[in-house]
Amino acid sequence: MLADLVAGALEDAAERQKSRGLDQVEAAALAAPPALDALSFLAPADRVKIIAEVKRASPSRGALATIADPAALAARYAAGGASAISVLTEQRKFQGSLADLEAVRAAVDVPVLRKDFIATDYQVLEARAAGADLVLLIVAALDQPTLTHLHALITELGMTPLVETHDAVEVSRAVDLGARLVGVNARNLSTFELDRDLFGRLADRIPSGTIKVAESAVSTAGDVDHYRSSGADVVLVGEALVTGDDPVATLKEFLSV
Ligand SMILES: O=P(O)(O)OC[C@@H](O)[C@@H](O)c1c[nH]c2ccccc12
Repeated sequence: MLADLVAGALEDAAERQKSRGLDQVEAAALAAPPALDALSFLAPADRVKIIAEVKRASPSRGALATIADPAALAARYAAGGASAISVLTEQRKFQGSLADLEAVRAAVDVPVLRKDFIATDYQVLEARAAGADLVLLIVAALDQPTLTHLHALITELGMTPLVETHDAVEVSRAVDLGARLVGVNARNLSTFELDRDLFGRLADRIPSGTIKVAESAVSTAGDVDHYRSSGADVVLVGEALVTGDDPVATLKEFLSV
């Protein structure tokens, strides 16, 4: 369940905070090289754009892939034409880490997203200190004051929030924030059910001028085409890339729709 994922991520962050305090992480965040302007990399274009994800496992699918070298995988994603790289940093169910994010950051010139269950300033500062350019905010996991606060903090640090939604109420909450980058996750993070048509049903509620991201459930180029024809500017793909033999070829195929 989403609440358990958030609680676990917060426990892990509290553990890290014992050895690296808030002040230290804040200093590292402020000293890091500036974030890339993710909005320009992801701006709507005459072709679909892809955020390619480094994902070892998930609570719904279990182990997906042995990724010994996340930096090498991310470099292949970039070579295949990915406009940004998503790195799962959640440890318990996704087997990720901030070390993965740091390694990816050093290997590519495109923006890097910290994909985790973010609910505190500490986690946002850690993301920036590790070199993240984008941070995921899951609307369903946060009350509106916290969402507003974290959205502002991410922006102040020069990063771009990717605001993830799963229903019409969440989309209006994202719009109220003034979010420039809004995602619709086909997977319900409480039941793990997939709905490939959800993006198409919600897309019209996202104002023009906002970059629209369709997240999850892409296994074929036909799925990318489906999202694109429903109005997606960007598609976020994980499993299909980590489980296939040739991510460069898969990305090229997906980008040609
Ligand atoms: O592996 P998929 O179905 O291509 O999905 C990727 C990505 O959308 C998914 O990992 C994801 C979307 N939102 C999340 C929030 C937390 C963890 C993971 C996710």
